[in-house]
Amino acid sequence: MGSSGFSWKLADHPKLPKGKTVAVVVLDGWGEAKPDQYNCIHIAETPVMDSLKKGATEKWRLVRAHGTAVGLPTEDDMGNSEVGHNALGAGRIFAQGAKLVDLALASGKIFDGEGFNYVKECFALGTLHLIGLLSDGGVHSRLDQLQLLLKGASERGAKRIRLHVLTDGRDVLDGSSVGFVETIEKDLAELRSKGIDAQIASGGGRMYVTMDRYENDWNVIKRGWDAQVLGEAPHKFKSAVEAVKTLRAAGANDQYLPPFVIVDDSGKAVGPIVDGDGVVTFNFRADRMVMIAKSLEYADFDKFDRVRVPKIRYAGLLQYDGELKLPTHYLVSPPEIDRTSGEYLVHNGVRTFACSETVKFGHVTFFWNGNRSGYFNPEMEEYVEIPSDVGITFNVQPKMKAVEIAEKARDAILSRKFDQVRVNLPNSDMVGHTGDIEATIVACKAADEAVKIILDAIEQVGGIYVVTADHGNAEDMVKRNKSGQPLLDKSGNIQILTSHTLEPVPIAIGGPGLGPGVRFRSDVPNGGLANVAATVMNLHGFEAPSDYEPTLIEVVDN
Ligand SMILES: O=C(O)[C@H](O)COP(=O)(O)O
Ligand SMILES: [Mn+2]
Ligand SMILES: [Mn+2]
Repeated sequence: MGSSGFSWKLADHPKLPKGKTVAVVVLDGWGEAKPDQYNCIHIAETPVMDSLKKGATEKWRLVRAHGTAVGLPTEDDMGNSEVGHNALGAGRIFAQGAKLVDLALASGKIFDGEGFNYVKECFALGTLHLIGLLSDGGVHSRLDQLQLLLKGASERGAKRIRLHVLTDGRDVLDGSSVGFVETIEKDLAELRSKGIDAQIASGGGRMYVTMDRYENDWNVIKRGWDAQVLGEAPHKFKSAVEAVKTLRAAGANDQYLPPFVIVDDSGKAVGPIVDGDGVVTFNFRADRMVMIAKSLEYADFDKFDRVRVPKIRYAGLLQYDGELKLPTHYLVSPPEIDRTSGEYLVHNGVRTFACSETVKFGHVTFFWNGNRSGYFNPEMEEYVEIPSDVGITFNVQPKMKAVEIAEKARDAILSRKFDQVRVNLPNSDMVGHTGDIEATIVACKAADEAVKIILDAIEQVGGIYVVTADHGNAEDMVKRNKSGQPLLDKSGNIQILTSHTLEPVPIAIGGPGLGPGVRFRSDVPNGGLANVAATVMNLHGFEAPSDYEPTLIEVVDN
C-alpha cells in the first residue's frame, strides 16, 4: 500500500474460487437485432452462439454497447471498438475523446491550451494543415468539430489553411463523401471571402490512405505522406468535389478512394507540407492515428522513405498513445483511463494471454489497457499477434484468421500457463464494414466456429468462458428509416449499412469451472460493457474495486 492508501491488492471474492482458467472472447461487431434477411448473424449458421443464447437464461443476457454507456456524447452515437474495449477493460465509463473535444470546443479552452499555442506559432509565416477523416460518423472524428477548429484557427490568426481529407464510407454510408466534401468546400469558400487562403490540398479513402492501424501496412501511411507532405499522387484535380466524383465514377468506393492532390492552373500541388508549417491531425480516436503520428513526429523512422521531412509544429487533436506519449503536443487531453482490470489482475497474480490478428490486435491489448501500449508485467503476460492479410478487403477472405486466433487461444488454455485467455474475433466487424452481405454471413459462421474451438478447450481444463462483443455491426446491414424499414436509394436499391449499429450485444458465461450458483443478476438491467470487468474479476476469484461498475453476476446457494 502506498502512502496515499492506494493498493493494487484486490479483496478475495467471498464465494468464488481462484485458479480457474477464464477465456474472455470478444466477437467484434456482433450485436443483437431482430431476425430478418439483413441480419447476417441470424442468417449465418451459428450453432455455438445460438446454443449459448438458448441455454440457461441466467447465463446469457444483453448489455449496452453504445452512447453514454460507453462514454460517448449522446445515445445516437453508435458503439465502436475503442470505447467498447476501453469499457470492457477499464470497468468504468470515461468521457471519451469525442465528448472531451466537444467540451473543449464549447468552452473555447481548446484554443488556450499548450497544443494549440504550439501550433499557432506557425500562423505568422506558415500554413496550418488539418489532416483527418471527413464525416459525421463520430467514431474517429466529426465534421462539426473540424468546422469549429477551422473557425477557431482562422479567428486566431491562421491565414493560410490546407485541408487533407480522408473519405469515410465505413462509419457512414458509402457515397456520402461527396456531400461532406461539398459542405466543407462551402466553409472554405466562406473563409476565402474573409481573406483567408483556405482550400483542400489532398485526399484519399481512409482504408487506402493514412488510416491504417497496428502497423498492418505502412504503404497506407506512405500514400498519405506522398500526397499530404510531398504533394505527389497518381491523381491530380482542380477541385476535391471533382476528385471524389471522378474517382467514384471510375469504380472506387469512399473507403478505398485512391490518393489525389489538388493542383493549381500550372499543375502545381496547392498544399504540400513544408518547413515552418503547422499540422493538426483532427481525429480524436487513437488507433488509426498512431502510425501517421509516428511518421510526422519521429526523427528516427525507417518504415518508408519519407524523402523530405519538413520541420513542422505538429499536434494531435488528442494524444493517441499514453505510453509512448505520442504525439508530444495535442489540443485536448485524452481520457485518463487508469487502473484497468488488466493492470489489477496482473498485480494479483493473474497470468494473462491476449491474442488477435493484426487489424484487431490492439483492441485486446492497447484499448483494453486504456490506450496504453506494452505490457504491465512481461513476466505475467503474453500478447500474440497473428499477421492479418494485407492489401485486401476482407470480404475476399471472410474467414480471416479466426481459426488461427482460436487455436492460439486453445493452446494457451491447454498449456495451463495462463489464468486469463483473451481474444478478439474480428470477422463480423471487418467483413460487415465491407457491406458485402454474403461474405458477412460467411464471416459470422467462421467466428462461431472459432468460439467452439475455445469453448472446447475450456471444457477440457475445467475452466470458465465469458463470450461477449464490443458493439453491433453484422446484425444489421441495411440503413433503415425511423420505423425500421429498409431505406431505398434513388434507383430503388436498398442502402447498405457498412457501419456499426446502436444495438446491444450478448454476453454469455459458462464452462465446467463456473460454480453452480453463479448467474446473472436481475438488478442491473441497464448493464453495459463497463460492467464486464468486475464480472471477469469475480470469475478470477476477486472482488472488483469499489468504483468499478457493478458486476453482472451473483452467487446463489443451490
Ligand atoms: O476503424 C474502423 O475500422 C471503423 O471506423 C470502426 O470499427 P471498429 O471500431 O470496430 O474498429
Ligand atoms: Mn469493434
Ligand atoms: Mn468496426
